[in-house]
Amino acid sequence: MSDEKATTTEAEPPRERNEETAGGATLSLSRRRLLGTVGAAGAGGLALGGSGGALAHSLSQDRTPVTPLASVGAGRHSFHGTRQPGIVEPGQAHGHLAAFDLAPGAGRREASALLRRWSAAAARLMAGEPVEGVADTGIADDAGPSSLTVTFGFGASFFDRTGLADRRPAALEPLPEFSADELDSRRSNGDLWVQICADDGLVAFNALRVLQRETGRVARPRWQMTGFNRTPGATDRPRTARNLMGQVDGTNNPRPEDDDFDRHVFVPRGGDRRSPEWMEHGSYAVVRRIRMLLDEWDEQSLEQQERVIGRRKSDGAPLSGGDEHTPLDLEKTDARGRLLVPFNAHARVSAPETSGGATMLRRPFSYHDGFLPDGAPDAGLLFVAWQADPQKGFVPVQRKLDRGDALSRFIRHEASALFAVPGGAPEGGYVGQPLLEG
Ligand SMILES: C=CC1=C(C)c2cc3[nH]c(cc4nc(cc5[nH]c(cc1n2)c(C)c5CCC(=O)O)C(CCC(=O)O)=C4C)c(C)c3C=C
Ligand SMILES: [Fe+2]
Repeated sequence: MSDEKATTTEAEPPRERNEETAGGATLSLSRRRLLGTVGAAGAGGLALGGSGGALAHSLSQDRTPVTPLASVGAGRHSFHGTRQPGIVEPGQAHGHLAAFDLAPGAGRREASALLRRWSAAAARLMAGEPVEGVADTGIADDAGPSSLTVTFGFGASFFDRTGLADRRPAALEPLPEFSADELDSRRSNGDLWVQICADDGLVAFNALRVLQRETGRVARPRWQMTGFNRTPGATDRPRTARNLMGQVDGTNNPRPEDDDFDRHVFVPRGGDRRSPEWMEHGSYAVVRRIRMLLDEWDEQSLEQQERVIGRRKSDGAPLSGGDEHTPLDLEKTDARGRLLVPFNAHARVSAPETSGGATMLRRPFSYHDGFLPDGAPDAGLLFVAWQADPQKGFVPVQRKLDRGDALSRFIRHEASALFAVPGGAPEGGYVGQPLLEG
């Protein structure tokens, strides 16, 4: 297992348990437990008579962590560890990405205190425990941890604001401009970044709200984006997610069990040429808000859509044949000599084989923020890509896509950010401590 941090999930991994739920076994167990609980409450209510209201009141006051009925609520990851959570775990159903800027007058000392408060709050939230003090308003009180992960990162501007410019990693150099960029600066970049992911929408929102309240006067929200994915257990078996264009998206992601996964995704122990030691076991997150022109996309025939990606829409199999996980055959032609995976197909242009081995771990969310004035959905992909160095992951691939990707006609890059995500915090420590106190 490449993830060195302790990741605890009760009894069985949530997806396995959800799979069972769809098959019936766990469902009937859950129903029995549910009925049992309702029955007990009902009996208790009868016996308690008029005191039922008082009991409910005292329960809501003592904030005892709940034992969730279902596997979705029970999924739990650990905040503390060598690496931060939210990178290698299976993608959750709900996500919030938020950037904050330090307030005028706030510097290294205030940032350090904020990261300490944030880390302490994140550890409790991820354990399914309420956060002490005024920050936690109880939005998630009835739910378990629901596989919550909270991840913190630093933007390039953070280092200037805190007098730490000489400790900024070379790998955090600004992303180059791409010809297709239509970036909104107000929704790009930021001093601090928080990624919140959970399988329950209230748990995810509660974490966002707590962390926002914990900023006090030290930092202000810069931008925030909300995304979603398929809910675990919604499918007959664990399946790769689909995006809002209907494509199976994530098939050729590197896997934690691959020999070179750590090298591609995480900064090695001690750092490297472009990442200082305080970044060891950390990673770099490229965040892009990419709107999909869904009305134009939906007008394309199935064959046209499949040729844009180079894979079948139904199951994600390459157009060169096989099933979803068959490697693309980039040379294979049809009887007329036409490449089966077209020369500008997204899967061909983004493949490591055609980009000098450039590799990243994609962990995106879909988003839908209502409709634009012309009636088109304001929807697309909150693209989050993880790598040990953006110059060996996102940048070379996006340079190629920018020049010749058939998908470009149907998408717009609207916002962009790059964050240095340090290694995880040990018990009693906080994320970024080696930078801020080193
Ligand atoms: C610069 C990096 C990438 C951007 C930006 C990007 C946007 C984007 N991608 C899809 C849909 C699919 N992408 C797929 C594969 C794929 N995409 C990238 C990189 C970027 N995509 C890579 C590195 C890969 C893997 C290539 C490989 O190794 O074969 C696929 C195919 C299935 C899969 O492997 O995941 C789809 C589908 C959209 C819709 C999008 C912007 C909105
Ligand atoms: Fe892609």
